[in-house]
Amino acid sequence: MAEKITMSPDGVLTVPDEPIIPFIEGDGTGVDIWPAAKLVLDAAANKHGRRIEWKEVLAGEKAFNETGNWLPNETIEIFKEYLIGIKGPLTTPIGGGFRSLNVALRQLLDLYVCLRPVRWFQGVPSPVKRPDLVDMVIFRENTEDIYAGLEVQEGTPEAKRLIELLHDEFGWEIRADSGIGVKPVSITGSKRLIRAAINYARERNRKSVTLVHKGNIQKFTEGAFRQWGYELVREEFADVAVGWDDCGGKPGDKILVKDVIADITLQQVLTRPDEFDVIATTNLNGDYLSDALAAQVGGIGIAPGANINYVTGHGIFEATHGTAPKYAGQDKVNPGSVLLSGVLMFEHLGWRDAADDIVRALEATIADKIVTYDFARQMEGATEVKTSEFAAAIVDRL
Ligand SMILES: NC(=O)C1=CN([C@@H]2O[C@H](COP(=O)(O)OP(=O)(O)OC[C@H]3O[C@@H](n4cnc5c(N)ncnc54)[C@H](OP(=O)(O)O)[C@@H]3O)[C@@H](O)[C@H]2O)C=CC1
Ligand SMILES: O=C(O)CCC(=O)C(=O)O
Ligand SMILES: [Mg+2]
Repeated sequence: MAEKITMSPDGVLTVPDEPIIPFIEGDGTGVDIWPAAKLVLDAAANKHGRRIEWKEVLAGEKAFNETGNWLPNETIEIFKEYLIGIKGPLTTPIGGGFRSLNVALRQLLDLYVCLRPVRWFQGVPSPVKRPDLVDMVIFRENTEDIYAGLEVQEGTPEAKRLIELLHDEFGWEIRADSGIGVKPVSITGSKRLIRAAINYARERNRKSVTLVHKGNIQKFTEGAFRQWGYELVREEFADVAVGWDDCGGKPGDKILVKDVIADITLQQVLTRPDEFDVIATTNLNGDYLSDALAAQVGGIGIAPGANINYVTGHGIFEATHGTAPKYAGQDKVNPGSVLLSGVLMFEHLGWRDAADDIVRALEATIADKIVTYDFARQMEGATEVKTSEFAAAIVDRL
């Protein structure tokens, strides 16, 4: 009988062989990639004597059409109750309209880590010479920074009041025709994110954690993130990790915690990828970095992710990419990102066997040059298949 995943008081997930897992299908290409990913996830779970009872929850256009609400309370309550879920992408309007539902889910469940591993899978086409050197894991702060949604629109009474207040109280000169956004970065938010990154590095024998920030310009937000990171190493991880300045870049057998400014990071991840391992960064930097890095290992069609709160045990797994609306309903795009997000979820649940099987079957499919359009356009002699056919080919190779 299907049961809930629970967490014990000492923070360990208890995962039944037949867990109930809520999912959001997603807008746009969600209708294509979710069923394809589900086919493979079910087949891999079944192979190892397990069965997932999927529980659909609504968000986005489907929720609005059925309930008049873009993100029904019931969806949040179900994610809270069942701990672990997975979702397809959700549309966010640009420049106005409702705020991001993706960000709202992260904030409402306090999913403070956005975990995005970036590695190359054998055979995947890449624009760089040595994609095999790319093996990075991004820990992106997921609840604050400019994603907190603290903005006032140009020309509104609120903007006028804020500009006057900042002038009168702080002496700040801001043009009268400005919109204003606030960027909060806290000790709490930064340290819990960096703590999770160092713990991850420790558990998986990773060599370094790089703090990526724009601290030369934004001193008390990005610069403080860097400073709090080094403080945390001294306060909590002195036995296993050491900051660059405290060891002159020679960490011995400890994890090296170092930092790089965000703009040059975007060059160095391309020119010397082997110097980057685990990366801990603020929200906006992490958003940019994850799409840029995905390009090195085959593109956004194969870029998985997870939003996790390691304290409460809540996690929602999701692709790095968005709804790709121009391809919606065409059975065309790569289901790899949401599928590999499912693989991350299996690993998180302790289902390593099923996770490894999917990765092997995915690599075997790509080795046979059976791929979706995004890989086919970069490969010689490939057979381009539909989303659903790609998933079926993976299942055949499980
Ligand atoms: N977590 C979430 O739910 C996210 C939601 N969004 C939202 O998605 C919407 C669209 O955003 P947009 O900026 O266009 O970014 P998208 O990631 O949706 O699409 C950009 C491009 O990426 C490629 N791509 C995306 N998905 C796939 C896939 N599965 N397989 C292969 N290639 C893929 C396509 O490239 P090509 O044209 O080269 O074929 C596509 O045109 C926005 O509303 C945005 O806010 C964005 C990011 C995350
Ligand atoms: O919420 C959105 O629409 C975009 C979010 C995004 O790009 C991301 O989290 O990577
Ligand atoms: Mg993004």
